Amino acid sequence: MDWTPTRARALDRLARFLPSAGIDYAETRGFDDGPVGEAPGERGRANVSQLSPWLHAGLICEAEVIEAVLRQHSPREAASFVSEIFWRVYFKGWLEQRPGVWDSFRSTREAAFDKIDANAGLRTAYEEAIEGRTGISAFDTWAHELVKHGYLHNHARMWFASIWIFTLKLDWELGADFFLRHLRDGDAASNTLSWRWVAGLHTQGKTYAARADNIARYTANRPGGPLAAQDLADEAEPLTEAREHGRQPLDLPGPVAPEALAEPYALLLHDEAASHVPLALPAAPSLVIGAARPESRSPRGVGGPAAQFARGAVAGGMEDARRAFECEGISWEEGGDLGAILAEAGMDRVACPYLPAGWTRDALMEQLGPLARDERVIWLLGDLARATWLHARAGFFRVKKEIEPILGELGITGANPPEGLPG
Ligand SMILES: Cc1cc2nc3c(=O)[nH]c(=O)nc-3n(C[C@H](O)[C@H](O)[C@H](O)COP(=O)(O)OP(=O)(O)OC[C@H]3O[C@@H](n4cnc5c(N)ncnc54)[C@H](O)[C@@H]3O)c2cc1C
Repeated sequence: MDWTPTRARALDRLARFLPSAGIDYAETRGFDDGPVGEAPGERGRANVSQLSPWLHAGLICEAEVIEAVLRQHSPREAASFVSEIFWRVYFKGWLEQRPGVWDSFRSTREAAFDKIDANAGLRTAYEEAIEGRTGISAFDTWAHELVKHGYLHNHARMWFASIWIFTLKLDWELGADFFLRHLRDGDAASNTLSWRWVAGLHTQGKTYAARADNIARYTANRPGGPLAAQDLADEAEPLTEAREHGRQPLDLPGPVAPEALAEPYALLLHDEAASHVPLALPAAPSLVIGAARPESRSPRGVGGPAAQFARGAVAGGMEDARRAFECEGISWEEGGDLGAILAEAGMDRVACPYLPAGWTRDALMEQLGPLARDERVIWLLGDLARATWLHARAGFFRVKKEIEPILGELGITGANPPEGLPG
């Protein structure tokens, strides 16, 4: 699998996947066929898009992907794939209304690390899990696959999280952290909320139990044959937590009028919005600033594939924007002074793709916050997020029934596939 972190590669990957995005996807998406390149001449994973790293990095956006899919498939054929794309938008909107869930994950993760540092038995169990030495073949295979490839199939993520929580009885926050450190698509909302969903904390009381027969069935096409999962827990009792996470109202930026960008401004590209193209800016920036902060995902460091993807995406996105707008580009490195960069360039304002709850926001807001309070930040938020997040208050079903009206309202019909899409 070619994981080049560019918009061109995202479009190429999308074009190759498009023929499979209809009924084929609906029928086969549950199969974990193993990573591409595991054996010479092997077909590899073709039943899912593997677009998540590019979507997470904002090299391509959800609306563009849906447009392209609807050009080739009827809404009915594409329903399953489009619904999965909306899961991503739903999780983002849900976390945005309960940012305390992210803050609480960060503090309980810290406490969980303290616990393993203080307890040799726990530490051994944790190390065996992340190094793929538990003796549960399927789990160990996925642990190695994650570290090596920076990607796991959705079903594998569900089984892995379930075994971590209910069989190995490790704190879920440590597993979520392991994913964040290694997934190229590591995303505060999708990752944290999916782990909470498996644990019975998202849809309260409803857990996901991994079963050996289900794993064998859905891994049957892997080059080495089905994966075995020995001695899994019979019970998956929901976890509970003392804290209630109240919902806070959304306070989202509206669409940006061209007048708001009439004066010279700087464009900030970051880990979750590395390309200017999906932003559809109404006026050109005079400076492009790139800020890559993959190390902020975890206090325990980030894996090579994930870090390289994020850094490559921001560096490449900055170069593309610099060329497209014929302006200067500058990196805002960690510890650097954003105010000084702007002052030196004679720029008063910065346009920043919206920073949803998560580690990118945590990393950048310390310096962006004061500028925002002085009304020097113009926040950019996509229409699909703005329209969908309103409905992401409780379970996914509320969003699911709004998919058709939202696509209709935004005119996402398949008539406007992304520019530059091959084929
Ligand atoms: C425990 C756990 C942790 C996860 N962590 C992440 C994460 O950090 N980042 C992340 O992007 N996804 C995460 N997911 C969701 C999902 O597994 C991935 O988005 C998906 O596997 C990516 O592969 P794909 O691009 O081939 O997906 P496809 O099946 O091709 O789906 C297309 C797109 O829809 C979105 N999508 C699909 N399934 C889901 C889902 N269940 N939830 C949210 N969005 C979805 C993704 O953006 C994906 O790229 C997690 C799921 C679980 C169970």
